[in-house]
Amino acid sequence: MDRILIEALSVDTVIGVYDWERSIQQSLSLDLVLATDIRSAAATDDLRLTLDYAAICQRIQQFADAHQFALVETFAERLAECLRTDFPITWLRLTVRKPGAVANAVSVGLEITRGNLPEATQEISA
Ligand SMILES: Nc1nc2c(c(=O)[nH]1)N=C([C@H](O)[C@@H](O)CO)CN2
Repeated sequence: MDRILIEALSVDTVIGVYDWERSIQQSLSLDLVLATDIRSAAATDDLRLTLDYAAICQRIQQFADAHQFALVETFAERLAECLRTDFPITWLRLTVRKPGAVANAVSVGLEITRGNLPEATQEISA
């Protein structure tokens, strides 16, 4: 299965468990791997037949503007649901980093995978 990549997308949002975090915007850095078959788009040179990474990035910032979660876990889970609802994504890996959140770490965060890959590609998904 082919994969569309989005690397180090910076999005601003209200996120955090502490009181001081509830009244400021902070930046999250997102990496996404989106499984799709690009062959029909490549054969026809037609954007409508693939995942439009620009539209996906725009949707992610809209999502970040519309929510104020405490945990990066909630942000990641709900964003994955949102993208899989709005775009024909059968499988995705989403990494969410919160730069500067912990002293002496460049960033902290998490990685989730959601959805199913076709059987032939499952063993190389890690
Ligand atoms: N597993 C998590 N641990 C922590 C989170 C989180 O979202 N998931 N958040 C915080 C605070 O908001 C922190 O980022 C502020 O520096 C602490 N731990």
